Amino acid sequence: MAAQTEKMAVPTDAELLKAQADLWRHTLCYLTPMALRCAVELGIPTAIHGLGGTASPTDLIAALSLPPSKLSLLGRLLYQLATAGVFDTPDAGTTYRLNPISYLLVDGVHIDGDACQTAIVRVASSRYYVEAAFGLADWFRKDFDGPVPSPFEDLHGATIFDDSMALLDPEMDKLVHEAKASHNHMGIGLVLRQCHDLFQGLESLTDLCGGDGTTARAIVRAYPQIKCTVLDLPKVIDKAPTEGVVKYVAGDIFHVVPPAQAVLLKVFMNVPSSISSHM
Ligand SMILES: C[S@@+](CC[C@H](N)C(=O)[O-])C[C@H]1O[C@@H](n2cnc3c(N)ncnc32)[C@H](O)[C@@H]1O
Repeated sequence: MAAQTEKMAVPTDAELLKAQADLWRHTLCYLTPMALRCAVELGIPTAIHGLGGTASPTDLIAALSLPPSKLSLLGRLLYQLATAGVFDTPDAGTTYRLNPISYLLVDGVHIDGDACQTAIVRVASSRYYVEAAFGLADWFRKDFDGPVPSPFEDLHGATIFDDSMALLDPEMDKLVHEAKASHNHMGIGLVLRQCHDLFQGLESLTDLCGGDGTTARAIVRAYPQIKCTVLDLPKVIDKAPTEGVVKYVAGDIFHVVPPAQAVLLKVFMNVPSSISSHM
């Protein structure tokens, strides 16, 4: 029997006004990541840092050698980003101050290593992702024989963290690996300090798709009693350091999972659609 559907009541005027405002907000919110990308490309966080941590739009026009005719528009960009929480503006648009988010976008910022996260912003807002998102409706309409590729793979014929990306665009592939490295540099040290109870009492751990073992080595340094195994594809394990701190196993996660008390799965995206549809 067909499910009983409840008829939707006509929205009130107040609801419609709010809905219209929300619709504008949802439609235009893509401008925030684009403004963030623009700030990274112009080097605004690094320039504010160089100016002592606080700067006015006029200071930035001079520091970045931008045309003075762009002063008010730069002010709008900064205000948009302050509204999104990327900068603080203690005086409502007169000056802009670095906060923890923009601090992570300063070139050379050091936390447990080079922790600057600009590569992540550049990758995530790159034309590869934006174009794939642009074609989402076409991708939904399209039927595929066999496994369904992601919109990214369908459009570009490549997958990030894969040799196919290096063949398609070596520069982009380099940036993707920089993004992964910068995530690792600041990621695991902070997690170990903030969540130290998480690993307490653990004797063995397998880091699935653990790459070159950066995360596993940091865990063993903090908790020497944990026997850590890293599983990754042979092409990655072949290049992993052989320092004896962690054990490396070459294999495919969908065929082998080295046994341990716990497994770690961090930043793994290549889940075949046949599996992800059951996740
Ligand atoms: C984004 S990297 C993340 C690496 C690491 N976990 C980290 O957080 O830096 C994804 C890793 O998954 C690995 N990988 C992809 N498919 C895999 C598979 N089927 N079996 C094992 N590893 C795989 C890749 O080689 C790559 O090292």
